[in-house]
Amino acid sequence: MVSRESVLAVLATVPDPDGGDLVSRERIRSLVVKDGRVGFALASHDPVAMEGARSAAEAAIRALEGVTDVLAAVVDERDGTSEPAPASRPGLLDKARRLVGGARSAPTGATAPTAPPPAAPAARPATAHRAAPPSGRPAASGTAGAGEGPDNLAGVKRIIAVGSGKGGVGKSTVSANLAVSLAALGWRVGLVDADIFGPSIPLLFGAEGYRPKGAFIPLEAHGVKVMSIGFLVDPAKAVVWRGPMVTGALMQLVRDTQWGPLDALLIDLPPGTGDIQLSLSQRVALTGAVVVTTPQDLALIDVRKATNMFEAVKVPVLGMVENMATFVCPNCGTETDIFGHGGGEREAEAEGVPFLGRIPLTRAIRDASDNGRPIATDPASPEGKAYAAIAAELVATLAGAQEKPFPEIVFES
Ligand SMILES: Nc1ncnc2c1ncn2[C@@H]1O[C@H](COP(=O)(O)OP(=O)(O)OP(=O)(O)O)[C@@H](O)[C@H]1O
Repeated sequence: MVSRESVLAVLATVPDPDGGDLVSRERIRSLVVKDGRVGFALASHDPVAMEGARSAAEAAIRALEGVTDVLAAVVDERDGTSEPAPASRPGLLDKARRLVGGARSAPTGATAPTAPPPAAPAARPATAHRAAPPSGRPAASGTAGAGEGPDNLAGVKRIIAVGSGKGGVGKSTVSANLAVSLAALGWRVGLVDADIFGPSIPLLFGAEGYRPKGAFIPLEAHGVKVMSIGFLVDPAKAVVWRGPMVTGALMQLVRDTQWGPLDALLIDLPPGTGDIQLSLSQRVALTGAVVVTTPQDLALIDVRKATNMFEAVKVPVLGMVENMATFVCPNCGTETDIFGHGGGEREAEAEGVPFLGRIPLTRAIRDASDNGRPIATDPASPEGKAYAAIAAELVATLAGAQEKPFPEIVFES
């Protein structure tokens, strides 16, 4: 059985770039040890210099008996928004005790789940332990209700990240259609395309040439307010940016866009579980995350990393969406399970997160996406109905989560 102490003991043998070791330098944040899985973040004012220590720490923990999975990431503390300075920070064990003992901060007001508007489906109890209101993690900066958040996020009720462990699973397509379907339920919805290296939201909304004038004014299309890094930066130039620069740009995109009042702001994260995803998840007060996967084993291994990452930073996973579940032949209508069957649902069950639904692999989805009109704009189509069902499930999960007390985090000792 892996314990927190054994993990900390190993981390105390990993050299810190500034001398000493990672524990004595108080680098460790959000350490979670559960069922052989270990997740933690390393705080640094120089994330690039920290990379070597991060991979050494991961390798050292992976070698520990009983460890089945490990995820370490570096969080950028240069702007001083993530945590207090080391000198004023209480010891790690005290922090862990505070987390376990339930001394959790209230969810940040404007992003906490609240009852859905009348048009939304009725609430049902949240089924999964992770689908609960956010708490217990440091108040993220730059978000409404966090004390220092910008005014233009003050009216945003929920911020939901859409992530995937692996690229190409259809995360952006799901984000776009989910946003359109939530808007069709009567919600005021915003969508941020945070995929700096491959922004696809402009294409999905038929807005590739859109350039906001002066202030960050979002594009409005299909009932959704859309802002993409692709409206502001040439992806060919952004590709050479270092991680902290990317995170800074994305934070600006979220904070400075003139959203106005929203019931939900969706953030289409870059694929994967690296530093950018982790930093964003920590620095934006997320209500929760939706994780997209395809049913094949390769994607399912990576989706586990995504749920672990969100768990490590105490962002509740609101649910999993299985994309490209079955292929429907446009000629004969025959259904084929190209990527296997039911993998997403089984994984959701194994991970203890709600399964929000599955989307088939169809030509209509691809064509609609390429034509700048997400298929969810046609709610009578089979695909539109599938997205609408997922949106309804998400709203119900959010409403149910509001009623459920936050679960205890049990650290093994
Ligand atoms: N259910 C689906 N049926 C048919 N085509 C789909 C479906 N979902 C996504 N696609 C297509 O697959 C391609 C990749 O989708 P998308 O860009 O949404 O993936 P992603 O996970 O966001 O990718 P990236 O990792 O590059 O950000 C696109 O051409 C999209 O139209």
